[in-house]
Amino acid sequence: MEAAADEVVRLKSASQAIDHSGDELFGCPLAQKKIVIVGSRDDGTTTVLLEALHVRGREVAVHASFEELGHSSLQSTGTVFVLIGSLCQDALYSCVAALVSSARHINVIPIVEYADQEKAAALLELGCVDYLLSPFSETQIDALLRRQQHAETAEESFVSCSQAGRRLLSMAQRVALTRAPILITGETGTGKELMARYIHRFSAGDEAPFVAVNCAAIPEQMLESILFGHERGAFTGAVSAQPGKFELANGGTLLLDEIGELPLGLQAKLLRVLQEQRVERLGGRREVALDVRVIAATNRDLQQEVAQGRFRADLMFRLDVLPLHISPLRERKEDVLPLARSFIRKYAPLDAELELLTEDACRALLQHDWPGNARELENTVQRALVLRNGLFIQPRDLGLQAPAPSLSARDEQPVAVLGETGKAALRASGKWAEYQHVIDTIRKFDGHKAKAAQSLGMTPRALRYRLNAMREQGIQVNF
Ligand SMILES: Nc1ncnc2c1ncn2[C@@H]1O[C@H](COP(=O)(O)OP(=O)(O)OP(=O)(O)O)[C@@H](O)[C@H]1O
Repeated sequence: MEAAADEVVRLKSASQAIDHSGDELFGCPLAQKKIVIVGSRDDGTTTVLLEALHVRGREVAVHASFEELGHSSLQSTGTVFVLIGSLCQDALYSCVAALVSSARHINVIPIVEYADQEKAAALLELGCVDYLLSPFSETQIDALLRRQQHAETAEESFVSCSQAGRRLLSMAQRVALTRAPILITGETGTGKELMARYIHRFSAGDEAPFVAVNCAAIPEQMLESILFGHERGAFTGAVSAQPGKFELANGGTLLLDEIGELPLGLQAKLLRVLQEQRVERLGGRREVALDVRVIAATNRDLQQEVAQGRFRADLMFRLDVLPLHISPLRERKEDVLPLARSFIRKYAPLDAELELLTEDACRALLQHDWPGNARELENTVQRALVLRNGLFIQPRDLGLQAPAPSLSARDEQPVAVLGETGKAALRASGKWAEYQHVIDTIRKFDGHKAKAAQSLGMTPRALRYRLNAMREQGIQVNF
């Protein structure tokens, strides 16, 4: 106890020392920040962690105690893994609290004994950005590093864990490298605008302008001047000259959302601007040269619109050079839980690293068809965070039906061989419901894996890999 109290005092002095330098690292991407491991344990945890971080190319320093963690090393540090096994609980809280509150730029990640995982919640409340349960595997370290990176870019990151989603992202990264127009199609709420922002950031970076126009939301008579700009006196009420959205997006990206709603008359003008890469304001005589990446988005079938005479074929061909289709959420169920968790991180950042979704909630989310796609899921999660009774989210908080009895209740449990600790670990990692869903789906199709894979939004090969991974984790899968 005395040693622990001593540790607190030493930590306090170390953290006071860095107090005034705390903000220097604000804004430095976490992925590039150095990692410091403080303390050590003789159960091999330190070595495993150190090796895993080295293998992942992270710069790591190890300090035996908080005392060593002085001013200079903290200045160049972004993440501190604290190995806290040697401290008693009270001392642990004091240490972490002092470190968190005095060095805001540091991401403190305590390593908590598996048996102590309830305490992890309290540590998060103190301001730790994450925690690692010991013993841990390399997969958990990967997940943790990913979570950190994700948290940083959460605002505009495009969550995609399903095969369809990953394919889409890699396509998007490739098309982002060109300057040709991109047409993003997909049902409402699938993330078309988010994808456009992703492509913009990927190709032009944060500095260049990103301008979005919703062609359906602007009255037809105003749309022309909003898109192309006007000179003073160009029409009644044009009291001053205004640049259009094309000019405002020069050097960056212009998103023409709901392009299917663009009136036919303006379609001809848009085609001309795209072909010539120049724009002339209404009432103007001077043309402005453009360097704008145009992304059009629609939830309509443009070919059908062309067939019905509502959309110009030549404009469609011009826009459709690089098509990207975002499939509806019901066809990429693997994205549902990662998306739900990303929305929890967005709306309840303080609780975010806990698995707030109960197993029933996960299964209810997976069983729902999400006609409103990611937007409906986002609204549902946001509402559930407000309505929940207590910390965890239940199906009723989501406004969803409690799921049908799980396979485990109907049949012999596929995870029976795991034992209680293994099951708890699976639950904690949030994988339990996903695995259950895979098994339920295969059962639903009477063991027909190709059909199950299609329903799960993955290829039969990916399903085979998934089942192998489940077997490796000790789950009895007899398909
Ligand atoms: N893959 C994703 N990852 C994270 N958030 C997403 C994802 N897809 C959609 N969202 C979120 O869902 C909401 C709706 O997305 P967005 O507005 O981009 O959809 P949209 O397809 O453009 O919709 P609409 O057709 O109605 O204009 C946004 O808040 C967006 O951030």
